[in-house]
Amino acid sequence: MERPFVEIMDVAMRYGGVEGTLALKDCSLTVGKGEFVAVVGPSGCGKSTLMRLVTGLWPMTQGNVIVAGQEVDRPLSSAGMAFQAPTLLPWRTILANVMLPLEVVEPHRRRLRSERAMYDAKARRLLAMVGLKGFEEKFPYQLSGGMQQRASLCRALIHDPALLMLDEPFGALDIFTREDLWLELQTVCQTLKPTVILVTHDLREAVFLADRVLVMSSRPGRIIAERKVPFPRPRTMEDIYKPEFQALLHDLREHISDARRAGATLEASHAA
Ligand SMILES: Nc1ncnc2c1ncn2[C@@H]1O[C@H](COP(=O)(O)OP(=O)(O)OP(=O)(O)O)[C@@H](O)[C@H]1O
Repeated sequence: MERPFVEIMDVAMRYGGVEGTLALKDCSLTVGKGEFVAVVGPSGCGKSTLMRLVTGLWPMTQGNVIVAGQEVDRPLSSAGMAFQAPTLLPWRTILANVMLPLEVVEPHRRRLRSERAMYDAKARRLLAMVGLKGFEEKFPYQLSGGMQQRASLCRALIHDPALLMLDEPFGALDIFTREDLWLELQTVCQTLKPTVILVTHDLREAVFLADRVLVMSSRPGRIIAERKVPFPRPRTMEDIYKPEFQALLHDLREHISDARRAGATLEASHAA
């Protein structure tokens, strides 16, 4: 059997020393190569913390994270990342923002000068794929929030990352823009086939996009349930209204409600 692309083994994470906040405990999961996994759970359960550990942005307190067979012990610049805020650099054009990872991540960094035209064409192709053709030379302030989020998705993908980490990437957007971007992300993933971990509060988003949905417990977070999403691709917005889709949403919602209740009971017993 092929080794998973991401292996998270018995990870614990405590912020602020021994008396600090225990965000994750006994957290284990694996993600196969090319698989799209969504992580959902109660607010504050440690989802973003998990993303920081997988990308090496924060050292863990205990456990191991292995990506592509390598232990993660420093920031993983090869991963593509997109967060809730698009974080585009205001002084760079959209095209220059999208090309930013190429200036950092090898082997692109070395090749960028001699193969600029090829990379430039690739950035333009990605921008066209998400409906931003014609906006390449604009600056971020000239684009709407949804357009900036599309650009930040292109920036996450420009260096062909084998791993794409998405932390609430569409959280700040209105529902129509969000749904448009689900379709675009689905197309991009079917074309480029990266391994994806998506953190989201939106269960519809999780089920629409993922091959598998993982549910986290209340803090300290660990994986308490997982559901495979059996619906064929490409998925359409109509699929969301089908009974099987709704049943899966309902099932996940129950798990999260249980986790929230268990978390509240635990907090009450600590307070007593
Ligand atoms: N830098 C930090 N220093 C101290 N505590 C932190 C830090 N970052 C997060 N925490 C705490 O760790 C816990 C988990 O936070 P995290 O942001 O990972 O949760 P989350 O599931 O992503 O939350 P949400 O669903 O609200 O976005 C929370 O109690 C939070 O207050």
